[in-house]
Amino acid sequence: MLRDPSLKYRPFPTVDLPDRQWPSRTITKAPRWLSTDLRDGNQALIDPMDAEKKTRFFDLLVKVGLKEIEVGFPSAGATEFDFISGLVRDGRIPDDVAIQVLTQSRRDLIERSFESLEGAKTAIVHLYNAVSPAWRKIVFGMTRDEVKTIAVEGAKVLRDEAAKRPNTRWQFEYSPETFSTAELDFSVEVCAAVMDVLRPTVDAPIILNLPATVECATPNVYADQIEWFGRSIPNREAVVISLHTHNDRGTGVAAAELGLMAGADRVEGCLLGNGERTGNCDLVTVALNMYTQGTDPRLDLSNIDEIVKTVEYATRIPVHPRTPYAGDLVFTAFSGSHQDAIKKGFAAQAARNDTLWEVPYLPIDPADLGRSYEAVIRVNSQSGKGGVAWVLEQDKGLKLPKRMQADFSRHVQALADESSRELNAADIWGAFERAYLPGDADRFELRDYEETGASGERVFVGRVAIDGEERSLSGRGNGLISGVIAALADSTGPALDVVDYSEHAIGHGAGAQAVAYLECRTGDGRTVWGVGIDSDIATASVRAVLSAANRA
Ligand SMILES: CC(=O)SCCNC(=O)CCNC(=O)[C@H](O)C(C)(C)COP(=O)(O)OP(=O)(O)OC[C@H]1O[C@@H](n2cnc3c(N)ncnc32)[C@H](O)[C@@H]1OP(=O)(O)O
Ligand SMILES: CC(C)C(=O)C(=O)O
Repeated sequence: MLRDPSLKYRPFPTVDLPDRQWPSRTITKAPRWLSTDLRDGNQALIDPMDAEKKTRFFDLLVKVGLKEIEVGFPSAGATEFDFISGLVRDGRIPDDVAIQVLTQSRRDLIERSFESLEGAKTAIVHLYNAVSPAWRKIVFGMTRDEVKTIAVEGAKVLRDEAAKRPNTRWQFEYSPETFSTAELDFSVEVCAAVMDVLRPTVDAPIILNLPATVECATPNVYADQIEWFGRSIPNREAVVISLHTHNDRGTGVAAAELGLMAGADRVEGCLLGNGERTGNCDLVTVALNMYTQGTDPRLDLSNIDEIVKTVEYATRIPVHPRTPYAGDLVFTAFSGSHQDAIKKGFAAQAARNDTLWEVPYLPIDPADLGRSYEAVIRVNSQSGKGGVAWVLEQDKGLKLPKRMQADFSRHVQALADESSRELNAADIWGAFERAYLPGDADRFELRDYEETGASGERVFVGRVAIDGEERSLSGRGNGLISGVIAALADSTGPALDVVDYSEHAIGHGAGAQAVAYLECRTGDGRTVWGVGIDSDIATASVRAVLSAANRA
């Protein structure tokens, strides 16, 4: 890298628009969406999609609710042409969906593009040519006027080819490619010249698509450019302003959002941001950003995993686990304080019982995207007691008392540090069993027992193996638990003071079990926890006492 990058690069010029309006606007309704997955997305792949992959992707786009779908570049070759003409011929295009095709502004390519659409009920033909200085100079070697002529001549072919096929409802789209790096007045001049040929009306508007072909500036500059263009283009009511952002600086989504605030009507992009180089604007993110502000994006993204699966299959590019809304890890917290807040958030949500979503660290309800809550909290050495307790509750239905969560968390932390890996639900349950449930190293093991007594006094009479030798014990107390504690204390067992006791059912119906949690203080002032699980709640509490005695 250069120590002085200014020798090689220049700051991007800003737009002179002191009375810009977009910063104080918000997005309050869904735009028209166009998916260019099968065109911009496809042309950027190592292995472009074959007809089977394109068909599967097309069906997904229809299912998601896209009403405008750029299906390819028909003049690129037979694969593209046959797929597009096949879609039309086989009647795969729903009546409320318009397919779109892209063509360079060259007569033979435009004619071929129209041929691919023969018989379509409705279609959008998208014409483009680059207009910015570098492309004029380097790619075309042409003046401004000559570049404008490319667009105008192409538009004439569009007009004439459409006129030959009156049974199709044609719409036209023109992209001054490289718009964001071109002089604004020149883009307006070229677009206006194209409009002079195609004569759009309010009822049959032209789509003027304004690409950030290569993203070269902060998104506010793009928004200024869009607002400037919208104010300057003649016959604005007959124009649909469309955005087509790329992500070279990592702000393709932000640019599209600010572009909408700046007055655009339509957004082009790809599901999950595939596309040339760093990708196109990610339509899923823009739509769900809208959704989380309470605006219906009019796209159905309720099965995000199906979307990911199909996109990965068709593009052969894995979706990054941190991809907004869709990545594998985006609703997962490993860290203790995040887990604690999420757990409390779910509890508060359930207690409030209204529809408003307010769960810390989760900007959207994963269930809205078809995701379960299972993966919301996962445990490793960065986790805390709340996260561990959550996993145990989700997996085994155990709701540990707060102070016991801290006790158990120490066992899990030791295991996580020792293993240096994520702990799954089975690991956590194993740690719980070792910490509190009967095991080989235990001194006291319950064989059977009876409970007798009347008028406020309970008597525990039981057979308990102590250090492997079966003994008959009995003890009295004002309840069963104190009876068991008394029985143990009389026979070499520890002296235990009960500090806290709680119990709850696990599951419902015939298979339901009960769990008892007991917090005790030992004679030497330590706190020990005991847990008992049994189909009978009284037996669970007896087991909990023995569990505490074993830990004492
Ligand atoms: C920003 C975008 O994503 S635009 C879409 C890009 N997508 C694609 O290119 C995928 C499909 N493309 C193709 O299959 C081929 O490029 C084709 C069929 C379109 C053209 O192929 P070829 O005729 O071999 O030309 P090639 O691809 O090399 O294109 C370069 C020529 O097109 C000219 N050209 C480029 N864009 C345009 C345009 N929009 N209008 C008119 N001419 C153009 C260039 O100036 C160059 O002309 P030259 O050969 O006289 O110097
Ligand atoms: C053809 C245009 C819209 C394009 O893909 C781009 O500029 O990125």
